[in-house]
Amino acid sequence: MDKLLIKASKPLQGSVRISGAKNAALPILMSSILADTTCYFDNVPELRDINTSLALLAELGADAKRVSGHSVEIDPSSINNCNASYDLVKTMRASILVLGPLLAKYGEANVSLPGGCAIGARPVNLHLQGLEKMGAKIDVEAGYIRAKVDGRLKGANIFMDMVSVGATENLMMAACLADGETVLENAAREPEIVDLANCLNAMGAKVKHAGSDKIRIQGVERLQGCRYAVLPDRIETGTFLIAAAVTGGKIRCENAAPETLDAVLDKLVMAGAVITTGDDWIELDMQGHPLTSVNIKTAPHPGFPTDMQAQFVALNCVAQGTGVVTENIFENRFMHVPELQRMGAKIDLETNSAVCHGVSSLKGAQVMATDLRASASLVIAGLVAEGETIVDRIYHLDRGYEHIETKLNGLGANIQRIK
Ligand SMILES: CC(=O)N[C@H]1[C@@H](OP(=O)(O)OP(=O)(O)OC[C@H]2O[C@@H](n3ccc(=O)[nH]c3=O)[C@H](O)[C@@H]2O)O[C@H](CO)[C@@H](O)[C@@H]1O
Ligand SMILES: C=C(OP(=O)(O)O)C(=O)O
Repeated sequence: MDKLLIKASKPLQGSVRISGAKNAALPILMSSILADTTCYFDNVPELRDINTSLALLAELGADAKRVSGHSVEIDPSSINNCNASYDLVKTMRASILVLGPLLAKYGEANVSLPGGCAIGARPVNLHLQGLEKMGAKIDVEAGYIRAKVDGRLKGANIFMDMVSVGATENLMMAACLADGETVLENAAREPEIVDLANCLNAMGAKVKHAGSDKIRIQGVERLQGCRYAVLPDRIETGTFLIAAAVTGGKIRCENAAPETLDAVLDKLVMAGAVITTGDDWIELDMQGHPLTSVNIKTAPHPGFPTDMQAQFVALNCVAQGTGVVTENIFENRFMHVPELQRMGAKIDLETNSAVCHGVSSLKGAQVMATDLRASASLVIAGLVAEGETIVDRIYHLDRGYEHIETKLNGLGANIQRIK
């Protein structure tokens, strides 16, 4: 199993190209199921989750392939199977996003339940209740969601009693081919939802007000393939900015989307960074500025993203003062804390808050990656720890960060992938 060997880094310097967003690319790939003809997607990151999605679409019968580095071509016209098997679904929760499109286009879907995972139980009740409201009959048996509808799904008014990114995406995709209008209330407002809506509209869908908490979708009979480029990854961007901040460096993220990162950039400024932005770039300068702890409370967009929580815990570990990080989205998303403690971090866990007391230095250690963003926080800590840090189980990182060690080394880090 691959590991990362990280040596203490000098201040990061230079520029790094941000990849397409994993969390936008995944639903966008799944949306191709709805189209009659070939979809061409650009700025698709090279990630394990993207390969899993292509394998899943191929299992359904689509002709799904990467045609060059960041471009993917999916011809859905050969789909002849509506079963998403446990073997693929268990490796990637976003597989649940085939449910809405398969049901809307083919009238049936059998999708393995994704199960619990490291960061929390992550139930799918909102996805199922919304589809039932649109006329689907759903049974959950033997670990599979078995969904059917006679004819087309029917447009419906759906109020989701929690804000869910995945449920909003699944229901928005299903509603595109439903008969009549669907209104999604208390919808998630993440930039990735807007990106998916833009892609669906490029296929001929009629989705309005994505990015607000009330999305209106007028169903159409057919959708066609399109060409669409995925939004830049705001979480990858934020992760690199923090890596530069903790090393006291100065970096520029190119091909970024600053407008998607307001909450994160505000916290970086509070931590002492000088941030400058342009249309598609963000520069962070931490040279000569002391790093100060920040308080964080995660919340649905436009609040502070849970996917940046672990990285800010790492920042607080080496900042001046005490910062309290409160996780409000997932019930078990502090698995990085014991690993950071092994590196000398002073953190007290109090229910859903991590109280981080900054220390002047961390010590390199052998640590275990437990989930995607927890892994990123260990890499950040490794950059500033004395000596060597070995991060084990980095398959989590490869799920969501494209060539992370190559990109960080391009900024002056010293990271090796070892067996
Ligand atoms: C591929 C992708 O885009 N993943 C992102 C997506 O995950 P995902 O879409 O799975 O996360 P959700 O927004 O659905 O989850 C938010 C909260 O709602 C709960 N919930 C969700 C659905 C449901 O039917 N019932 C229910 O109770 C979840 O357990 C969680 O506590 O949004 C999360 C929250 O921003 C991010 O951390 C993930 O990176
Ligand atoms: C939790 C994440 O992803 P997923 O929903 O794919 O598990 C993440 O991107 O941080």
